[in-house]
Amino acid sequence: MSQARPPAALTIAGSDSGGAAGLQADLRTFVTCGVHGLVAVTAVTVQNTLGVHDRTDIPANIVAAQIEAVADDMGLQAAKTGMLASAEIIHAVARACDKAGIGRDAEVPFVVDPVAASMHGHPLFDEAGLSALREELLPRATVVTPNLDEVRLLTGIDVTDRDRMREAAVALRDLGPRHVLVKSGHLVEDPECVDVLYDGTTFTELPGPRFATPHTHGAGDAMASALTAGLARGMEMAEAAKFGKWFVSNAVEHSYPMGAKVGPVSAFWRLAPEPSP
Ligand SMILES: Nc1ncnc2c1ncn2[C@@H]1O[C@H](COP(=O)(O)OP(=O)(O)OP(=O)(O)O)[C@@H](O)[C@H]1O
Ligand SMILES: Cc1ncc(COP(=O)(O)O)c(N)n1
Repeated sequence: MSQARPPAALTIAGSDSGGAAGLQADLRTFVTCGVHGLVAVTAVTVQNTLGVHDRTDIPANIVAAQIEAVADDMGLQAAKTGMLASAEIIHAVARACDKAGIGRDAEVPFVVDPVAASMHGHPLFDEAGLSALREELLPRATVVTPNLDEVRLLTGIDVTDRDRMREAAVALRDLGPRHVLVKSGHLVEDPECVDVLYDGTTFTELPGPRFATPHTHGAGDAMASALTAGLARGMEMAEAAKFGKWFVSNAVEHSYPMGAKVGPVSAFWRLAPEPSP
């Protein structure tokens, strides 16, 4: 017996062989949030809890073709980016998204997670990629979701407290996105973990506890993909951002050790009890 069609969301992202971040985190988050996941793979990384050891990028025309193929045939209600690997891939993604009706002022909302480096500090694109991100993707974004390192790269602002987060959100919005969500994970001196959403008029705080765990690999992807799932399900931006924060807070609380260094955040907390045969 066939079921009703679930909402669908597209991730345009790289593969993490460790399964903590990248498209693996996005697909896991989508399914646990009731959304069918579509994928345009941008790169394959050789990655574990120690870092990114090697990678190969997918040809830009194949990245664009994946976006067009799923948009044409299957339809989607939201899209997000993760690792985009190079300026050439960013140009191709921008063009493909325009064709597919994905973007700031288009039918399908576009969540741009400006992933610049892995949490181990390994760059996931270069200087040309940063300019392309700033010039081509931020003006197309319904929301951009930087961490504090990405805020510094994009605006030059060194965020040291919550007031500076608001200042950074204003500077980022001047680069063109409709909404800005500044993530607070790196503000380690703050006893809470309060992300900030800005729509050009109003700042909305997304409060949450700061959990004392070293295992936060994939937290950024989990936040942005839960927000994307919320949008795909028809939520307004502030509601989707709160949903994303709630999802990632639980994911960090239930994170687990695996490998020699930083373990993954969890999506297991959201799965139903094991089904009986
Ligand atoms: N220790 C923590 N406790 C609770 N929430 C956290 C913690 N660390 C990060 N978060 C939340 O996780 C999300 C990601 O935040 P962060 O600023 O670390 O982004 P990121 O650097 O892109 O993530 P990562 O590199 O870990 O994948 C945010 O919503 C943030 O509030
Ligand atoms: C393929 C891929 N995409 C994104 C990240 C960023 O995630 P994190 O900041 O948790 O390392 C990553 N490490 N690998």
